[in-house]
Amino acid sequence: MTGAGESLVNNPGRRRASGPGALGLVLGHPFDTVKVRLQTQTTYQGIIDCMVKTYRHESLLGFFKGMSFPIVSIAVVNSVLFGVYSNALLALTATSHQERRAQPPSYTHVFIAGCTGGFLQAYCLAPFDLIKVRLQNQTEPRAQPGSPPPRYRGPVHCAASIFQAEGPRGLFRGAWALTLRDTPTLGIYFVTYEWLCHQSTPDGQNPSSATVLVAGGFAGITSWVTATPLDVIKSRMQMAGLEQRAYRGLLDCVVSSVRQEGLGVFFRGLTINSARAFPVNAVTFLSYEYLLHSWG
Ligand SMILES: CN(C)C(=N)NCCC[C@H](N)C(=O)O
Repeated sequence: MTGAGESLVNNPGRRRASGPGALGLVLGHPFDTVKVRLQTQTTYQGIIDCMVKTYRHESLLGFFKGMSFPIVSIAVVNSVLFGVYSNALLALTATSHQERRAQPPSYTHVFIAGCTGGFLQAYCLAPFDLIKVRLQNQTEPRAQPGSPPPRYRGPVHCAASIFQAEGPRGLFRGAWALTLRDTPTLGIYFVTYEWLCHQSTPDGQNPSSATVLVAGGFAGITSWVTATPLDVIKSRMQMAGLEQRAYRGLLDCVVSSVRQEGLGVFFRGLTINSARAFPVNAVTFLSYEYLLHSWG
């Protein structure tokens, strides 16, 4: 691993960083499962209650439900996000990544490029995210003789069942809320990251690995804090039509959630998601910077 104070570009031998993104995802998935359950089910009293009940009924494996599609799709989704962001920034500023340290882009350009990346990645992410949320919400223990089987037998069966029942549009359930969640918050994500790197790096130099990790982690937290209200709505819309009530649209979901549970509903899962967001996004940005430098 690069020494904490070393600059990323000074370490040509350490440029393979595809693994950490997936590792971060695996380590962060149990937290994500608890977050999704807190947002969509009203049976839990809080984080600890959700963890204890999940462990008791489903064992440790319960926390890892729905993880396979995110693992398969993370490379594509992150490539779209970071690829569109980099290219949008290139188009807006006409400076390459190397030139950008000497001539930093304005935060308005960073924000617009981030929003563009967020908007386009939302459509790639939507079907994978829907299947993840549906599987994470299956609280049945692993198949035991005599016990009723869960509705979905796995990610492929889940995708096929939704496709059969609702056609291709069914796979995009909640996509509108996801787009509204990701477009502005990914602008915030990249602005926070660039701002924090700029604050702790001398002009014209590349940020150290430690700076990238800390800035990436805080960018993750800041963006998720702002994304949480629409994240709750998105998850509820993705679950609508199953055990939960069906909503007439996004606004109906907002209004009925607030009526039944108060304004606090918009902050469900915030604490556990922030704890997850720091390490996951720290390694995501470290991988991104390594890739940029290795491609030169
Ligand atoms: C607020 N949002 C939507 C984001 N910051 N998204 C980008 C980071 C995604 C990362 N895999 C994660 O799960 O945190």
